[in-house]
Amino acid sequence: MHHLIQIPRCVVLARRPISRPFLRPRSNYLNSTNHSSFSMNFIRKFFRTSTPEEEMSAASTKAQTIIKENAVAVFSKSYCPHCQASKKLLDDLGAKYFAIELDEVDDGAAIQSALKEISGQRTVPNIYIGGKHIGGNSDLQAKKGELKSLLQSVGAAA
Ligand SMILES: N[C@@H](CCC(=O)N[C@@H](CS)C(=O)NCC(=O)O)C(=O)O
Repeated sequence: MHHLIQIPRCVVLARRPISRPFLRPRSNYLNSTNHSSFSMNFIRKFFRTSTPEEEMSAASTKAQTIIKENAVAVFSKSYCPHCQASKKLLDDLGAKYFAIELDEVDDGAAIQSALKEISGQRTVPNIYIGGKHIGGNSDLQAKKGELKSLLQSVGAAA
């Protein structure tokens, strides 16, 4: 009967890899900080601390920074034909410009509202050259004759 209680070698070997990986993730989970950053992200997502006023203020600051830090700033929407016409005119003149597509960023609606406060204009494109409000596409097209030298004067074209 001796052979009946013998555990086959393959069973002994198979047991080790099964039990070890099982213990490793559990102890890593308890010791690591991964679970705490996951919890913090969860809390941040579901208990947002910023108010609508704070979001508007941040959007206003962002819009003003974009206007100040770029020789040419175009607040645009990716599907807007007027915006495409403005960007094409600037491209044709070889201008360097910063464009933000308000329909593609999370704070786009807030930035659009902030622009209404800043310039009185809510539609896109909303164009600034050298920090000055130009207006929309029709305003930019109307400046065609003087646009190249205006772009050169702010360092946006050679
Ligand atoms: N006359 C304006 C027309 C601009 C316009 O109508 N833009 C549309 C988008 S194509 C707009 O801003 N619609 C309101 C919105 O998207 O919130 C111009 O030349 O820029």
